[in-house]
Formats: sequence, structure tokens, C-alpha cells
Amino acid sequence: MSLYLEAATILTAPNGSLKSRIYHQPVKSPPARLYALIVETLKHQAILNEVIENSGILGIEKKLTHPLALLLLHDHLLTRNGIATSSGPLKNAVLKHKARLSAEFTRARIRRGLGSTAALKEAADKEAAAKIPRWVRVNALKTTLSDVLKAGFAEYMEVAELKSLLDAAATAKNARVYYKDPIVENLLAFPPAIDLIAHPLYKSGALILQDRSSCLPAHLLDPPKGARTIDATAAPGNKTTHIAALLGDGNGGTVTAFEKDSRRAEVLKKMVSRAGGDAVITIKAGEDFLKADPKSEELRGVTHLLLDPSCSGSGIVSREEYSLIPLSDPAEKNGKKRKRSAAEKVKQKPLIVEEEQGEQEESRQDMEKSRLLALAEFQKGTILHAMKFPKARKITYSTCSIHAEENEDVVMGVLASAVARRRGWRVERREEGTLRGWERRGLLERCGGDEVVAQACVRCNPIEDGGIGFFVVAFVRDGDVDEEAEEVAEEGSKVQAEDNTVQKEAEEGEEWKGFSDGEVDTEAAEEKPQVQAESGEKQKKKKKRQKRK
Ligand SMILES: C[S@@+](CC[C@H](N)C(=O)[O-])C[C@H]1O[C@@H](n2cnc3c(N)ncnc32)[C@H](O)[C@@H]1O
Repeated sequence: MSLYLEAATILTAPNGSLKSRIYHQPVKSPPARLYALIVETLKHQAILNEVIENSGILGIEKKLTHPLALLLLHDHLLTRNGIATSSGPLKNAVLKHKARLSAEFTRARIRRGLGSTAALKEAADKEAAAKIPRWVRVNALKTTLSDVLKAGFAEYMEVAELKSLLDAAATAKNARVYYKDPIVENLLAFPPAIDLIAHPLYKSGALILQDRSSCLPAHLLDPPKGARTIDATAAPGNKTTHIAALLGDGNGGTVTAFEKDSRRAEVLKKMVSRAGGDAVITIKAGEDFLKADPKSEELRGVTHLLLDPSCSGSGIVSREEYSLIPLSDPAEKNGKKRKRSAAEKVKQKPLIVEEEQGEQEESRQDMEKSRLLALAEFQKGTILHAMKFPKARKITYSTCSIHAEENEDVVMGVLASAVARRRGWRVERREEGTLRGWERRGLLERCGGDEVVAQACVRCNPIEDGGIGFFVVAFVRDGDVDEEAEEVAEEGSKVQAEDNTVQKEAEEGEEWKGFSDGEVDTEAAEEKPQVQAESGEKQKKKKKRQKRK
């Protein structure tokens, strides 16, 4: 596959950051070449889209798709060496229209008031630098916001709007300005180009480089001082140390941080130590949260859980990445709308059109779909497990995914589950939570039209909302769990499951009425029923249950 075909496939892949799409899967072209080609093309896509639309090249050259045309035109119009193959049908499809393309490109450049291609590149670089601010969380375990501003940024000026910060950065890359986030406490934004890695405050753990959206889960969890909390999927530990900072040191609050991957747990340990969180955070390195016993002596007192499980990462964008912007209708834009054949309309779609690639695309999409569903199952399982903690009052669930399958669909699945309904878990309503001022909310159509659920879900769009794409929601529970009743109920379900196996027909359709809402503990019932004589203990419990009835 040529460099351009491979780049076009990567460009249209729906999931993960560009880096992960290139570096974490086998590619034929040199990865660094692919990365540079895609990043540079996307940086210039606005002007390239104008050239594509105004020249009408997609309507004439059937081999070209929107992403392919972007990539080829980038190299043809903006690089010294031009398209990087000696010949071939794709290159010819562009070179045939050399004069027209060049004229449209010059017109588009002049419309922008830019005298040369060099000036155009400089302007695009400035714009790129100004897209995503550098978010910095001041670590309350080590310092205070006012001390950080005094010690590290005395000559910086506060701006009232995030837009003002980005505007200042677009004018002067290293503008000395900062913005205080109005929602998340201790969160600052600096110009995108600021380099804080060597800053003494970063080295000492006083500053943590953390995207704004990544700060939303701990902020929404809002644990009271002294709370016992769990971070179920913790590494590298941004949210773990954020919870610890909210709890404060010396108030009796704790964070138990699970990290299944031992290698990642090492990173977590370093991060926790540097942030000064050792006294508050207990790390369960290499331990699976799903196997943690909610009723164990150590964990039964946990009231708040933060769940940020593995996801597709489809919301992740890095500072130098952009998404592909679809073309507007070229004919309409020019005011010379003409009738296109059905075949031509298909060709206009910004997807790979060559037959073989079309098939590859389909099977890749199928794989993506099943990967998403498998992830969603795992994510839902994590929440259901968290809901089993007897004293749990609040759970936040978050992903850095923009896919509804991993977000609203998971929330709806959880709310419909037996454990959520039996224990009275519901979403925390928008007006109850600490993120009520955040405007972007869940997708109503994926919440079954339920306004309360959609409004409870918080979404961040990549770049547009100042950082990566993100999703977060909180589940809360009002009442206490009657553990004794629940134990009896669980036991009842198991007994029922056993009875079902032995006397399947006789008991078919019978419901366990041990819960006030008539819910069956399907999870307990799903545990493999053992067909064996009831133990003396079980018989005792069964009698106890019958007496209660
Ligand atoms: C999205 S990352 C968490 C990022 C982290 N919350 C932060 O803000 O720095 C998910 C992490 O969960 C871990 N993980 C996945 N399944 C797990 C499980 N069953 N138990 C514990 N950790 C798990 C993964 O190894 C990964 O490190």
C-alpha cells in the first residue's frame, strides 16, 4: 500500500490518538513519515479543502477520496519535493490538474492576505500552537494556588476568558498570561507553548500537568474530608492524586488505588510519591479491582469510588493533532449546483472508495464495533462491581472516549441492572452536582429521551472544549443497604438457582420476591449453580427466610 493510501486509512480510523493509531499497530510506511504527513496535512486542511472544492477534482478523478486528495495536495502544493512517488495513478490524478490546482491555491492564499507559501505555513503554525491550552493542576497536597502564582508566575497576568488566553498566545507564542478555571478549584491554563517540564514547581510535585477534562471526575466525586475512597483503575495516577488533594492530608481520608498492570503500577507509585500522596494513598499494584471483595474488612467502609477504566481513547487529541473536517458541498458553495449521478455522489463521500479498500474498511469497522462493545461490557462490569460496596454512596464513571457506546449506552445499561435498581442507585442530577455549570451534556437520543439522565452526563468535545474529548457521570445512592436482608436475598437467589436446576420445569417462571421491588439478583443467580445436597447452614437460612415471609 502506498504511503498515501496508508495515511488515508489511518486518518479515517475512528479510535485512539493519531500517535496510538500509527505507533501501536503494524504499519508498512515509516511511522515518523506517516505521522508528519498526517499532522501537516490536517494543519493546512482548511485551505486544501477550499482548493479541492473549488477545483472540483473529486468529481472528475474517481480514484481520489477526500482524505487522499488532502494528503496528495498537501505534498504537491506545500512541500518542496512534491508527491512522494515517482509515478502511479494517484499522482497522475493530481498532476493532470496542476495548473488549475495551483491557481485555486494561490487564490485561497491571497484571500487570506498571505503573500507567500512561507507566510501561509507560519500562520498555520501559530494557529496550531494556539488550539489547546496547557492545563496545570496546583497540587494542594504540596502547596496553594496563591503560593504557586507568587513563586512561579509573578510576572504573569490573569485573563478572564480562556479565549483571551488563546488569542494572546496566537499573537505571542510565549505570552505571559494565565487563566483560572471557574469550575475546578486549583486549575490553571497557560499558553499552549509554555514548557513546564523543567520548572522547579513541576519537578517538586507542586504542579501536575493534567488536562481540564481529566480533572472533572475527582471534582464531580467531591469526597468529603475524611472519606474512604477507591480509585479503581488508577495508573498513571492523575485522578488518584487529585482525590487525595481533595481529601487533604491528616483528615483520616484514604484512597485505595487499584492498578492491574504491574508496569503501570510502577509509574503510579512514582507519581503518588512525587505528589506527596503516600500518607493518604494505598496502592494495590498488579491487583484487579473486579476481584476486590467489597465486604472485606479493609474495603467495606468505602463510600466514594472513581472509575476511569480503559476505553477506546477516541477523544484523545494531542496538541499537534486535529480531526478531519468533512467537505461542504462544493457545487453549492460555488453557487453552481449541478446534478450529480448516484455514482458520483458515492465518490464524494470522504471515505476510501477503491473496491479492495472499501472491503478492508468494512471489516475494520466491524472489528472496531466489536472492540467497542467488548470495552463497554468491561466498563459496565466495573460500575456494577463498584455498586456492590455496602457503604458506597457515590461513584463517578469516566472515559476519554467520544463514542456513545462507551458513555451514555453504558449509563443506561447500568441503570437498568438488577444491582442498581435493588440498591437504589441513580444518576446524580445536574443541579445536585459540582459540574452543574458545565454546558455540554449527554446525548439525549442515547439516553432513551430521558432528560434527567442526559443532563446528568457531562461531555467534553475534543479541542472545542479546551482539551481532549471526555465523558463523566456520577451515580449516587440515598438510602443505606440493609446488608442482612441483602445477604439473605443473595442466598435466596443462589438457592433459587440451585432449585431451578434440579426442578427446572416445576419452578419455571417463579420470581424471588425477597426484594421490595420484586427484582431478582441476576448476578447471584448467574453464579454457577451447584447441584448438591443443601448444607445444614443453607437449610437454616432457608427456614429463616420462610419465617420472615
Ligand atoms: C484510562 S487508564 C486510567 C487513567 C487514570 N485514571 C489517570 O487519570 O491517570 C485505565 C487504567 O486501568 C487499568 N485497569 C484496567 N482494568 C483494570 C482492572 N480490572 N483493575 C485495575 N486496573 C485496571 C489499566 O491498566 C489502566 O492503567
